[in-house]
Amino acid sequence: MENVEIIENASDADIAKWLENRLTRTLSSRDGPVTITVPGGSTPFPIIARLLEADLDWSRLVVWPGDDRIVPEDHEASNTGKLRALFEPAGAEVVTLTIMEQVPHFDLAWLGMGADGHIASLFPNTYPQLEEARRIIRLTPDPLPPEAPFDRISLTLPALLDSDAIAFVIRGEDKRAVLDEAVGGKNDLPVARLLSGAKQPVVCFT
Ligand SMILES: O=C(O)[C@H](O)[C@@H](O)[C@H](O)[C@H](O)COP(=O)(O)O
Repeated sequence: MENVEIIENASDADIAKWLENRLTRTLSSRDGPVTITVPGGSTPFPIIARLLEADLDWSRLVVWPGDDRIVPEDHEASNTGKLRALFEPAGAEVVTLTIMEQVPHFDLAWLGMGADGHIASLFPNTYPQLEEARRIIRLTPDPLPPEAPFDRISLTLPALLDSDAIAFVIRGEDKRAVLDEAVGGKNDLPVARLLSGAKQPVVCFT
């Protein structure tokens, strides 16, 4: 896949600088809001904390969680709660995912990946489709991930693909092997399905 670039051994600071540069370019290219979707889990939050040290017009940033666990925002498992605590003090808007939301085009779709090849909350047993008509879905992972055993709400493949660029942060040898298989078309996991539909640049920080 010639549109996929892998950047190895990227530190949180390297990734935050890449994000800062990309947001700076987008903010200076036009007026109005800049809209991105960001992952949950654990990896992104230290990166976001570094990113927020940058001197950007955060009031123009609209942040969509790529997915969340169906828990109150003050629950330790809430992605949205963590994103709100980080971005809102800087002046950015954090959207609450509901199936009623009109999902916009994203200037950047930033994703993580599980060792099972899931992205957002699109787990392998959900068989996510590129032709999915819905942009946001609620689902019950099966099996429930032990680290976050909750029902989910998630953007779908078409929603994530409606973006100018895709960025992954995928760390660990086991996950790298899954990514390499997906890039090589050797598995049909959710990450592979997303990559198969991506025409935009995809950067994978490992
Ligand atoms: O709600 C979630 O858990 C995430 O959105 C999920 O898709 C995450 O990105 C991966 O599980 C990787 O998580 P880590 O990068 O923290 O391992």
